[in-house]
Amino acid sequence: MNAIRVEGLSKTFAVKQKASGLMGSVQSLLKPRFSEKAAVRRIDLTVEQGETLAFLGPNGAGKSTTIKMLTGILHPSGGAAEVLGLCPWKERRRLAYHIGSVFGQKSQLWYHLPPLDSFELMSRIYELKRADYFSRRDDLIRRFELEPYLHTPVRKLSLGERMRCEIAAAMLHRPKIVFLDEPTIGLDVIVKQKIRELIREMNSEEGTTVFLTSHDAGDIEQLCKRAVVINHGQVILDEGVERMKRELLTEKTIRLQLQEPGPPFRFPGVEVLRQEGGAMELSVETVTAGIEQVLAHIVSHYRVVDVTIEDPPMEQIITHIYAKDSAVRREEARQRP
Ligand SMILES: Nc1ncnc2c1ncn2[C@@H]1O[C@H](COP(=O)(O)OP(=O)(O)OP(=O)(O)O)[C@@H](O)[C@H]1O
Repeated sequence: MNAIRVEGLSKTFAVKQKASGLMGSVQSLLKPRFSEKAAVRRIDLTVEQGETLAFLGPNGAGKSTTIKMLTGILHPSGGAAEVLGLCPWKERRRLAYHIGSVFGQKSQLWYHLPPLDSFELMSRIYELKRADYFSRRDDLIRRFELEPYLHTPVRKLSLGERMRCEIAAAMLHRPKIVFLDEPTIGLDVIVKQKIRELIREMNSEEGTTVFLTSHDAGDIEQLCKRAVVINHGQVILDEGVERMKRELLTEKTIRLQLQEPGPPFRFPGVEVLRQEGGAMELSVETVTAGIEQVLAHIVSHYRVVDVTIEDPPMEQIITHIYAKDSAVRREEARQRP
């Protein structure tokens, strides 16, 4: 059985138009005018049980709207979807027992309660058997290293501590699918890494299907096997992450702060964008120069105080996809008799 099956899924919002000023407010109150916003346009998608899918796109592409329809929060304007054999917006309550969701920008935990109390409440909502709940809870506390935060109100936790609690809470009822909307947003490198490891573990040990949106290419590379890219509500690419990495994620930027200025940087496949005093910015063509080799070269030649590695922005990846797509279409047209 497919974990998720989507056919022609669409969502159009009616957006109220309002002219500026007091007259505009009065007019929109008495005679409201609406315009249509097509957020998702006829998406087709199939996800197998146990798959790890990255659902990508720039801001406003329609990712959250799609997740909201797949979790039953929103009714679509058209099309059909089945999640674990259920229609999400018609059988939302039944589906809730089998899926988990984490929205990086919005907490699912009770803000004024400590995580332990949220876990307890959730165990009641999901009607978990007491013995199952205790063993699952304790296992998650151990894996996610939550012991020090269990009794602190969620509002007093750091973002990284809270996110670990959020993901643990979403996994409490052993969901078959987790929807993760920007689970690592705003986190530092170490916490991001920990969260990725935990999600990977859940996928490999429990076969949990992962449906992930992220602007962080690191999440995609390290967590997902397949990537679906949407833009303006339409799927523009559906392929393996390995291939995507080879063809689209071929450039990384390394920013360095050195203890003291060093010799001019030279390495095949690396372009020096800036080298001024102790600051250095490098663009790495990863097909030619492996990032590990470049870092090893840096560490052996310079005294590094701070280092960050950035992936190309999503907008740049989308531009590449369109460029590639139109090149393929031109080639097809050229070969047509
Ligand atoms: N409730 C709503 N009413 C009107 N328009 C909406 C509503 N929700 C979303 N939209 C619009 O639909 C489009 C898609 O929004 P959505 O939140 O799904 O994008 P997204 O890909 O998740 O973006 P981001 O990466 O910024 O979170 C946007 O243009 C947005 O303004």
